[in-house]
Amino acid sequence: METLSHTITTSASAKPRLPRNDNVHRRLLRFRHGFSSLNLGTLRSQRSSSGFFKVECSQQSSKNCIDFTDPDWKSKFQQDFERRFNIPHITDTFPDAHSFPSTFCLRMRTPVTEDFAEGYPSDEEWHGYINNNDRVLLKVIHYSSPTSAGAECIDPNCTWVEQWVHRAGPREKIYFKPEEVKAAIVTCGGLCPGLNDVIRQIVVTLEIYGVKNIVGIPFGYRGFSDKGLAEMPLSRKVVQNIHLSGGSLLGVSRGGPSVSDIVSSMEERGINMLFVLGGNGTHAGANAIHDECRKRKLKVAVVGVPKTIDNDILLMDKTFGFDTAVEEAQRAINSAYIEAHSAYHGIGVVKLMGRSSGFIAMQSSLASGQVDICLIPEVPFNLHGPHGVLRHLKYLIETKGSAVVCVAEGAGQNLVEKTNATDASGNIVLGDIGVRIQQETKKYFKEIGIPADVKYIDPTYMIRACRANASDGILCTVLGQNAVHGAFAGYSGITVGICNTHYVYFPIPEVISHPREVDPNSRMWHRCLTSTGQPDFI
Ligand SMILES: Nc1ncnc2c1ncn2[C@@H]1O[C@H](COP(=O)(O)OP(=O)(O)OP(=O)(O)O)[C@@H](O)[C@H]1O
Ligand SMILES: O=P(O)(O)OC[C@H]1O[C@](O)(CO)[C@@H](O)[C@@H]1O
Ligand SMILES: [Mg+2]
Repeated sequence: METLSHTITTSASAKPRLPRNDNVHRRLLRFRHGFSSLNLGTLRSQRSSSGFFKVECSQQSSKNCIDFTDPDWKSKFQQDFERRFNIPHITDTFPDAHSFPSTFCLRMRTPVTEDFAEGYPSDEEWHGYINNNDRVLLKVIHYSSPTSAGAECIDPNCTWVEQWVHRAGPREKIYFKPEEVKAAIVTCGGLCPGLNDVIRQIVVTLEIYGVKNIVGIPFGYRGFSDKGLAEMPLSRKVVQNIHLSGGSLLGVSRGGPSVSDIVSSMEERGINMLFVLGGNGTHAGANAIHDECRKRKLKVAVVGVPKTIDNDILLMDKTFGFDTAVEEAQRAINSAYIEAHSAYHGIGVVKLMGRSSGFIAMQSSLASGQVDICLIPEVPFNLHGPHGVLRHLKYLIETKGSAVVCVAEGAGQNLVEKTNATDASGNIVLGDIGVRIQQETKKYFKEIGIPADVKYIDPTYMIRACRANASDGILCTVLGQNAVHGAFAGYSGITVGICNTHYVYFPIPEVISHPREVDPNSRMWHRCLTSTGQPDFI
């Protein structure tokens, strides 16, 4: 298994640019068939008009389509899965790369009388290493039928297929000598609670391995090219208390230099370990940097740590910062509730982040228990008409006197004017659905002659500029440590994640093939609907 995992490479490679907000087709399919997509980004089963199942393959795996009439489809699927989820290793490019016994040891001897200037001696008899062949089960539910709520099936019968991914953690053998490492950390995209916690933990863990040369790249990928931006030397002393505040010690940015320029800059600076904290875009960049390093035959480890309050990275339980953002959003929702509840015919509208995924809006609505209508990008809705949101608001005002709407920023983009603008990274600048709902609600109630007091709250940046809560703090700590373990173990082009409460390494392309979305057929969305009591708005 070990040899296999080091010699086979993933076929999926980062595309020059990821399609932005282009999930409409997938959403429509999901709606029409009431059948959850595989979440694997490769195969999709659908019932054709003749009633038989056919197989559709995405571009990524078109060479590896699986025919479910083939009696061996399951083993073929598993082989394909193992190949895709293999994590790239330094030895793929440098078959003769030497490994060394790990310098990471947990059981240090406390100095009593001696002066241990070179660090504490360790107990060499004891170690807490992960075996390279350890695996974590990606999916843990056996759905007995494709009609089961939230079912994620591979074939029409929803056959149980084990899907294993690589377990994260320190390895016994390492592929970098700590004294030869120059490690760099970069934070890109928007802010996210916990960035400082991850930076801190990466630095602390690198030092435990014995790395002395650690730097921060200022203001995202831009820091690789802007001459005025100097590297920031990092040490345990520098990062000791940074997790006590939100933001990023290093600063963030969107846009920036080309991948080729980034790698040239890394070569000039002698960086051979790069830790990249960011979302989909940042990871596409990280994977392209990894590919470019391989092309140039550079012995470099590039490891990502997924950062997004939107929680839109595939396959993992959640991304760091999401929990904190949901917690912070409670304050806005509660204010909207108090305002609405205290006013005569009060309606509170809260807009939360979530460019293409409604996780923050859904979880915040669930957590608060104060939301009557939750609107997310994955579920189309009408504002007007007999089944529209406004008609339901009228019903709520008549029956309970007040109402709270929680809307994700990417929801109902068909109802707002297109901005035709993109940000520095190429992300579409969305129209303001919150303002639209506020305006249309005021207009509607005026037209029907019912007084309504509409209050709009947009806590957008407040929910991501805060420091991480305790649960995110722990997640950040573990992810940061595992990022360093992965790099020292010789892996590159990987990212770290939590999967069914266990920590794993994924090959980057598998987690960013498209943004993760709320499945309207999932139990969680059903629970949200149960909690709000909202009808369909179509
Ligand atoms: N396909 C790509 N290839 C290479 N680099 C990319 C790609 N997409 C984005 N980037 C770079 O990654 C960085 C961050 O991208 P982006 O602004 O989209 O944020 P993100 O990582 O998706 O995080 P967020 O969740 O905050 O949007 C930018 O510097 C951008 O230039
Ligand atoms: O205004 P900025 O910094 O570009 O960030 C806004 C975006 O960041 C995100 O939170 C992703 O990090 C999106 O939900 C949002 O659209
Ligand atoms: Mg993004």
